[in-house]
Amino acid sequence: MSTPSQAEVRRSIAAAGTIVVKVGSSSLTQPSGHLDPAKLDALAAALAQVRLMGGRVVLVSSGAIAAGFGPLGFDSRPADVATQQATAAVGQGLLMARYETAFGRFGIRVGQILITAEDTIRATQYRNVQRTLDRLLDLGVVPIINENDSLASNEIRFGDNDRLSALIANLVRAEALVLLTDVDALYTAPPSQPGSHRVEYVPNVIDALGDITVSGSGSKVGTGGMVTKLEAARVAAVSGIPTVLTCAANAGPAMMGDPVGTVFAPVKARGSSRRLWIGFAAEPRGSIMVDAGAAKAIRGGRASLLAAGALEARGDFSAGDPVWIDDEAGTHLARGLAGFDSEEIPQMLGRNTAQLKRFLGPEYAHPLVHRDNLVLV
Ligand SMILES: Nc1ncnc2c1ncn2[C@@H]1O[C@H](COP(=O)(O)OP(=O)(O)O)[C@@H](O)[C@H]1O
Ligand SMILES: N[C@@H](CCC(=O)OP(=O)(O)O)C(=O)O
Repeated sequence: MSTPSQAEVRRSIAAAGTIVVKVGSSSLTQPSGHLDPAKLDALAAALAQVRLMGGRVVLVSSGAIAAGFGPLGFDSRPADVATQQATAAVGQGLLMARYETAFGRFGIRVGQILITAEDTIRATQYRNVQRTLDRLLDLGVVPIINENDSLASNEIRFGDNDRLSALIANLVRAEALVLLTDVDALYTAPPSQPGSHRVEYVPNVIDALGDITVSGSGSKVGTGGMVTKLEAARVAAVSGIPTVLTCAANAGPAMMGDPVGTVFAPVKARGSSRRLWIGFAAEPRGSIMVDAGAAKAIRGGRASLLAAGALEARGDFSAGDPVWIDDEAGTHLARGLAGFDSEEIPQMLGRNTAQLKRFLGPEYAHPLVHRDNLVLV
């Protein structure tokens, strides 16, 4: 794929029929960290313009914890997970009530979807989320998505919504991803550092990462900082989706293709959305080590991982969980969804399909990781 010019990428964003917009906590809050209704109203107005012109708009909104801690009587965002989860349970409802009113002024309905990394990596759940989002968009609704903070397990939560937004863009086959934050663009170094300057265009986010210094969140409420935003832009780019990153006040101009913020060109033509989801959705729960023959077959692409070529399963995982597939040196070859629980695998190791059927039964005569559920890394 040849690299498009900045103007071409901006034009493609302006022409996008389906657009995913992610807004961070820092863009929806006052300096104290409390939710700022005026900022939320301004964002809803900008998105409503796109929706009313026929665009399909998905909003990935953070802000549940920001919306919840004030009403619960806390002075600042809680630090421990249990209180954050309880605060999000209170704040999410308040946040949605604000959005309902804000979009309602334009006659637009909103629908809430809360997602955990855990329940979206399974094929059935993935299709379920996809079908619901497609239907909501067909109905003209603006889906508003957040991580299901109250239920997310600490080990595999997204934590920030940046990566989640890129996965959603992939899932709804969006033509543009818009990341709204509290800085107007990506800078060559954190904006507080003297001499840092705005990056207008990133033709290849994978190559560009080495030239830019990024740090975590600069605000009291944001989570991932620029690190997770670049990761989101990378996931979008390899999904064939352009990204624009800017501040919430620039949302309208950014979606119109005006020269604000930073744009990231897609680096690949669109791939299968489900495979990308497997590749990026969640941290693997364990690994399966394979012998040299299986490693070669996996590296060649299009091969399932058979028990005959597997040497060891590490970690505690269930069928359907993401796992690494490693060679004997421990190098990651691929990520995939395990076909069996980790405790079932030791008895299967090294056995061919006929042996699995004879000794363990026909339900074991299947790949440890099917090729449709496997992505090379
Ligand atoms: N190279 C960089 N360019 C721009 N911002 C950066 C950079 N490195 C770190 N940052 C910080 O990232 C912050 C945005 O991330 P974050 O606070 O997590 O926002 P959000 O709540 O929108 O997700 C900015 O306020 C800025 O301080
Ligand atoms: N899901 C959390 C988002 C956490 C968060 O702060 O994310 P972000 O502001 O996008 O870095 C919430 O709604 O409060």
